[in-house]
Amino acid sequence: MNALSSEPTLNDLLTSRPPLEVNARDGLLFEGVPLHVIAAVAGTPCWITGAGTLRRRANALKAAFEARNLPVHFHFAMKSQDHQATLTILRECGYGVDIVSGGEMTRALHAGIKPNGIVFSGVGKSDLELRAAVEHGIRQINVESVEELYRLNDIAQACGKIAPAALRVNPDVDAQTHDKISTGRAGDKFGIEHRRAVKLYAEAAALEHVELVGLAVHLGSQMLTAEPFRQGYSRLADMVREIRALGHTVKTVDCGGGLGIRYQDEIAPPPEMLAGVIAESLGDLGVELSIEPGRWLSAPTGILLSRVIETKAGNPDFVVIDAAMNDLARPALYDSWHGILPVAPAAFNDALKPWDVVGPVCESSDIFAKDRVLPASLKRGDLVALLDTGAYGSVMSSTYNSRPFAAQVLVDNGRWEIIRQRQSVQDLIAAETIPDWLLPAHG
Ligand SMILES: Cc1ncc(COP(=O)(O)O)c(C=O)c1O
Ligand SMILES: N[C@@H](CCCC[NH3+])C(=O)O
Repeated sequence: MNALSSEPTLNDLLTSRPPLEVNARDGLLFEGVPLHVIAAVAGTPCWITGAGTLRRRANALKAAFEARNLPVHFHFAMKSQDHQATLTILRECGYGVDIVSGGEMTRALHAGIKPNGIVFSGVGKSDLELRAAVEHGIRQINVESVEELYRLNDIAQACGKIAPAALRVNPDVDAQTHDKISTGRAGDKFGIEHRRAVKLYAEAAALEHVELVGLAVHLGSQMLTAEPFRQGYSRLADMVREIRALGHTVKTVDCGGGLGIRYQDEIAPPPEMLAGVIAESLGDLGVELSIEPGRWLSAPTGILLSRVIETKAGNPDFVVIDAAMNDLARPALYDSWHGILPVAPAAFNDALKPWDVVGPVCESSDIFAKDRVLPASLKRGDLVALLDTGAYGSVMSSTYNSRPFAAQVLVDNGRWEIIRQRQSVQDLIAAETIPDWLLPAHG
């Protein structure tokens, strides 16, 4: 702990994140690459993804289930990080994807994910998106309403196909996480109310162009305790038994994502907890199981690298950095906490003081950290690294305040490359047109 606050120290942050290290010449390195080198070439702000870290986590998650002898399909929730390089790495680790839009389906197919490795969840799938899913023959469409089920049947009929579908159930379980990332409580917009789902499943068996393969659930995100998982999965297990008792087939259960990580000082459960709960709740049903992890895989693989534009003395003292809420929206949206480390070698031995770390966007909520204990010596031009920004980071960026999308870099155990060029303001302007009648030359 910090002498000046109850938050983790710089050293705590550093030592609990193994791909990060400091050396006396280069300061902070990520997977062996000095961050100051990346900043000099790619500029700031800049997203950095650690390929080695992603592979390690992907394999560790699989190992947790293998240790239980529990065969599971792994579908990465690509809404958390959707770069082609990320998808390629995970494909090579044997992962499919969970998608929420036609755009994500196109990205996944482009990265070589086979249709059989794609599951489509989402509360508002357009006709076009459903048609594309049916035409491509993806593994499973998780239907979120009665209306969607009948619409899917019509669309599949028009395509001359039979669509494999699961009912996404809203089990009315409180995921005990942030209100804005809870998805499985009664009244949340996601899924079909569990009391209606069994009856609907039976009704849907009569549909000619939908094959109901099973049930799906996703309770929420950044979940840190076993109990809500247990409640949600036991509810699903009961439903599977009821549906079977009515004479219908249930082949698959999709357990969703939600496993949380340590951002600050949370006690985050290991993936073995999730494997254990799934094994105990659903392991003896003889169904094909799948999970849809996003954050657990991708959050710790990411850094947002930023440069100090100015320090502003006052009460409080501000550090204004060149990343902002348009880049990383999570602190402004959910008051989320991200570790911040200096990059310069000397900074790790400096005296410390509290700073408010803010971005340049014209919103009072453009604050990354309040009273954050960082080197007192921070000054214009210094680099800082915002940690655990690999999930729901770059994918949630906007161009608010005409701030173009930041560059992206992949580091891979000593190697690195720019994997998305920084967008320019000219790119933004080029996508806009002015109607003729607004131009002075107009008739
Ligand atoms: C249907 C579905 N599956 C999986 C996920 C991934 O969640 P997480 O990133 O918390 O693992 C989400 C996002 O919350 C989701 O909506
Ligand atoms: N965007 C949220 C997670 C939402 C998960 C999708 N349902 C976050 O950054 O924590």
